[in-house]
Amino acid sequence: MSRLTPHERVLVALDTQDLERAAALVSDLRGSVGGFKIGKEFFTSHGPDGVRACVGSHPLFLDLKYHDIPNTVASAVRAALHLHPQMLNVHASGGRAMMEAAAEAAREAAEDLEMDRPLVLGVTVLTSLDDADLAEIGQQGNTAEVVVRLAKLAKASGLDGVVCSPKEIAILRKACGPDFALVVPGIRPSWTASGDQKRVMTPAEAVAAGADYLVIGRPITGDPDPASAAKRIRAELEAV
Ligand SMILES: O=c1ccn([C@@H]2O[C@H](COP(=O)(O)O)[C@@H](O)[C@H]2O)c(=O)[nH]1
Repeated sequence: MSRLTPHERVLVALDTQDLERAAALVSDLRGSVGGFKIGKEFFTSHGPDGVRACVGSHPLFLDLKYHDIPNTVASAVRAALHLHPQMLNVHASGGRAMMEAAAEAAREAAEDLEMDRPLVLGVTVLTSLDDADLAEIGQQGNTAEVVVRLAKLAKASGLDGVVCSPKEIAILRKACGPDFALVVPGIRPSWTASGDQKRVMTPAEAVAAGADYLVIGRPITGDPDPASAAKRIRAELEAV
């Protein structure tokens, strides 16, 4: 990936049902972060029109984590491109045919809409899971092994990168190379609590390990002064 500036790396998760609050966060933060991530909570509440109203022309990561049969996922990806996202994602565990269909749909729709093709990412293992959780759902191998296996499959299926935890960045850089995008949630500055995230690192640790983009929600949006939290994170990244 081309070299990103500290502020371009940070994508803020707008996890809220409150449209006005999301719009206020965008207005507060737009100068100090690289873009905004819309996930299931906001999208289920406000749909595509809410996304347009709130995020406007700022870089958008549409984090809807599609996981369905190839035809359904391809159609959803085509529909998603009307929002002109910079990146979107599917679950890598949806399999090769599904990921190939998603990548092809993104290529075709971008051409039809005469826009830049978004990065299509595979979600590997959610950052809220650890080895014990994977064993419980019957996955073979520890988190690092499963993440590498899914990331290699995502790459072979034509995806541009993966969503992974910071703990797997170094191993994925070796396995998938320098140009494979690593988009990383599970980011916790030293002054914040982990909450439901189990595989975490600080922003500086994640970038030093080789992350491209950092997805950060509550450490910024839950701070009494979100703009100041974003600035503290940016300062931390400038020192890497
Ligand atoms: O493995 C994953 C995939 C996606 N997410 C999303 O990232 C943000 C993280 O928010 P925090 O408040 O910083 O924990 C959230 O929207 C998740 O849906 C993830 O955390 N882990």
